[in-house]
Amino acid sequence: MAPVLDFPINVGLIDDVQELKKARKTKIPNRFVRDVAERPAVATTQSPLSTSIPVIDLSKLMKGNKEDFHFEIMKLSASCDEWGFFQVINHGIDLDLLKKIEKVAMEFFMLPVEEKQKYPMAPGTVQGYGQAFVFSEDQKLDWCNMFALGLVPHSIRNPKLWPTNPPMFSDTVETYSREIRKLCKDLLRFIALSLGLRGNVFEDMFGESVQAMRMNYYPACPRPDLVLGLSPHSDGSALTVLQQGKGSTVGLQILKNNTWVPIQPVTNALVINIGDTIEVLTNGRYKSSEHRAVTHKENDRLSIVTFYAPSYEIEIGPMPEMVDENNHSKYRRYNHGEYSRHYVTNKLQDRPEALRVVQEPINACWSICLLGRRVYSPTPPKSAES
Ligand SMILES: COC(=O)C(/C=C/C1=C(C)CCCC1(C)C)=C/O[C@H]1C=C(C)C(=O)O1
Ligand SMILES: O=C(O)CCC(=O)C(=O)O
Ligand SMILES: [Fe+2]
Repeated sequence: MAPVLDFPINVGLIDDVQELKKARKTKIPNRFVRDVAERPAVATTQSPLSTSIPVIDLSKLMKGNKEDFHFEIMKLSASCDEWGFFQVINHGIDLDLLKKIEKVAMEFFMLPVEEKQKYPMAPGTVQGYGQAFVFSEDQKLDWCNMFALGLVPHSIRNPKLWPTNPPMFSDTVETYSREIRKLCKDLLRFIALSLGLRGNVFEDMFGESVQAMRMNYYPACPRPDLVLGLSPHSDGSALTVLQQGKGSTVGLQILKNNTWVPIQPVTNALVINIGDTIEVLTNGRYKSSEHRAVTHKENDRLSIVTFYAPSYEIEIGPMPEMVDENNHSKYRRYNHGEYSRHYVTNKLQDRPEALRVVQEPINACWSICLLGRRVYSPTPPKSAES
């Protein structure tokens, strides 16, 4: 599904951050300089707040004894309740494959800019090389170069955006995405069990799940205190799998109790986060946490992110098992394809907590539901009709 923008946009000139860095300019262009309230606090030493989110040992869930299994499931449930994030170790994915995907990603980002721009991310779309979610000339930009591809189903692929250089790029992406897909299916099974649900409940519902990948490259920035690597957002997926480049410095931050908590990378672990879809399905029990990325003065950073989501045809709403007289339905039902379209054609930043499930309407087909959350409604709210 290629998102179709039904309004004209002028995004102006989007500077390529790697080129800015090469030019060794010390002054950060204004479009990257955040308003004071948005600027990250930059720690000079390791931040005392820096935290390692709970670490789940997948081997204990896949083949552990009863006691290990039970312990790990409880840990998983607590991580999803408290953080909406966890890291997974002993995930069974060949560590060489993790190295290979990082290698081809870095080789791609290190190509001359003219070569990378052969695969442009057109304004208002999310696949290819560039910056996603930019819709106006005065929007602040992220200190990041992105390369994103739709992977499954095949119909969302744009073959013109698959690089031929580095030569191993496509093969490595195919192998990696197959392995990550298996991991997502396993994780969804354990997430269902952690809620006391049938293990297959999500997979049975999702149809042929949509899978997409985004590589984020954050060059070192001379003024990390002024810019953001990636604007605050929650993911629209069911699950997101994030691989942080080897030797990564802290970059990912999660908003917890109104404070940005830097997440300490764990070697060879994959970071998993709950996306908006699971939040809605679980009627808000497992929340999709707001997160962002910050940059570093000396070190660059790479992240490789997989979004795993239901098929576009699927209707999403709180599962009956998650609703009762004490937990009323907090979300309306909506179509995931509509939601995806809405997600990719709206700004990523500035999404207030109350609007997190779905952002401000373009076509006004969204209405406020219980608890002030805004979700898709096929009937436009009265105030938005005029
Ligand atoms: C830059 O892209 C994203 O941040 C992103 C987009 C993913 C997609 C593609 C690259 C190709 C077409 C499919 C899809 C929209 C999934 C984030 O993905 C989140 C947002 C939604 C919605 C989702 O399901 O995953
Ligand atoms: O690079 C990171 O740590 C965050 C990436 C992210 O949140 C995303 O791509 O959605
Ligand atoms: Fe994200």
